[in-house]
Amino acid sequence: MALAGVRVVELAGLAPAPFCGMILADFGANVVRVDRTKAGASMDTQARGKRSVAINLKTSEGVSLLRKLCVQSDVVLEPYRKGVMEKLGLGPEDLLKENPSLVYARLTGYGQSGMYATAAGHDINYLAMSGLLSCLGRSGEKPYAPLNLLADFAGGGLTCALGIVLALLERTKSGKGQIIDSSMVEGAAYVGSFIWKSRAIGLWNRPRGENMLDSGAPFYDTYRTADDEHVAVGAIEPQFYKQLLQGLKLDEDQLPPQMSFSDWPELRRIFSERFASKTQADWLRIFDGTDACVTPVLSLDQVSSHPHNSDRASFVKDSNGEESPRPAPLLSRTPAQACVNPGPLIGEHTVEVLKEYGFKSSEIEKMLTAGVVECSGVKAKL
Ligand SMILES: CCCCCCCCCCCC[C@H](C)C(=O)SCCNC(=O)CCNC(=O)[C@H](O)C(C)(C)COP(=O)(O)OP(=O)(O)OC[C@H]1O[C@@H](n2cnc3c(N)ncnc32)[C@H](O)[C@@H]1OP(=O)(O)O
Repeated sequence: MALAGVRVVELAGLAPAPFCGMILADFGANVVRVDRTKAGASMDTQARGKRSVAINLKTSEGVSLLRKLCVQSDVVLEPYRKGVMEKLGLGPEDLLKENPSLVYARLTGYGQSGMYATAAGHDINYLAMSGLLSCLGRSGEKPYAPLNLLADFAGGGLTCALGIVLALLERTKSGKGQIIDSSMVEGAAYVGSFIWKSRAIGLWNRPRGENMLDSGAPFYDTYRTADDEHVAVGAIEPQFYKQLLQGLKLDEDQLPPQMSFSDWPELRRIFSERFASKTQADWLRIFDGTDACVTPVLSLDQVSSHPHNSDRASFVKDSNGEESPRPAPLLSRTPAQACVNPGPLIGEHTVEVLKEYGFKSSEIEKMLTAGVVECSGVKAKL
């Protein structure tokens, strides 16, 4: 796999950093998640392919242990509030001094500087600060956050993974590591570059929810069908719009022009009435095989069995039978391989990993006894 041989230390966090670590693990990196001791069950739902070491970082021995792990690693990924790692003596200056080729990734909401740098926050706050949240929502309604996808995952975990891979690539030339300041506000804004850069062509001149791609246009929206399912319609270009009207059995000459903004509410009413007259399956029989850009709105339970997705095996099952998306994109020679085992228990691999990093059984025993580290689940032999 593409990242085989890359050693990553991921400090346990909420959603974005775990996703970043999972991407690296899916593509072959050896990812060790550092959990707290006495933590109970892990909340990490993105733990596929990782191992867990439980270390008490509130002890000096725990801090020096983590430092030793980082010195022998390629990447450290930390998800804490600005200043937390420095307070522990594990800031980038300290670690890069000992391991100049270390890639030190810091994934936060607001980045390492600025007036909000030390403030708590979550996806919705970061999205709001990126400017994008102001664009999301139906006409006349307040802004609406689309799950926690944009800041936590697209602008956060995924963008940070890109930064790590770029830094690793650059390191092959310079031999040097570097610090990655990954701010979810900036990552989300960057993902939204199209919005900024297409303002000049008038795509976003109208109020929220009244533009072409923000649910304003009737040819770019979802519609309820007779069986209470939905279809998604994305018939933007005139040649595709024509096919939409043909499928709906509407006569273009009897309708207002496609791009007449003031007629969009009336067009939407007509489309809604038509779509409500047949079931989703009826509409798919009509539109599948055309370029009308009409697709079913599939639930999470339906996606893997849709013939298109099942043909490509786009979803995978783990050993518990739980389904999730196969890692994307597909690399032809060195594709990712999602691990089928469920995520690790907290501290499940403490002994195994510490041995791998060169610690002697007696040293590990001492740390276990002192509560510096914990080992749970399957007891490894010392
Ligand atoms: C009713 C509740 C149910 C909860 C169910 C939860 C279900 C999951 C839901 C996921 C929701 C996802 C949401 C929508 C998100 O947006 S997640 C994104 C959150 N934001 C970020 O990640 C940005 C960067 N991080 C942060 O800003 C902050 O970490 C935070 C998220 C605001 C949390 O702040 P806070 O809890 O005060 O932690 P921090 O200031 O980071 O300090 C961490 C402290 O923990 C310590 N620590 C760390 N590892 C260890 C260890 N192994 N052993 C011992 N201690 C450890 C650190 O030393 C630090 O301690 P201290 O400096 O505070 O003394």
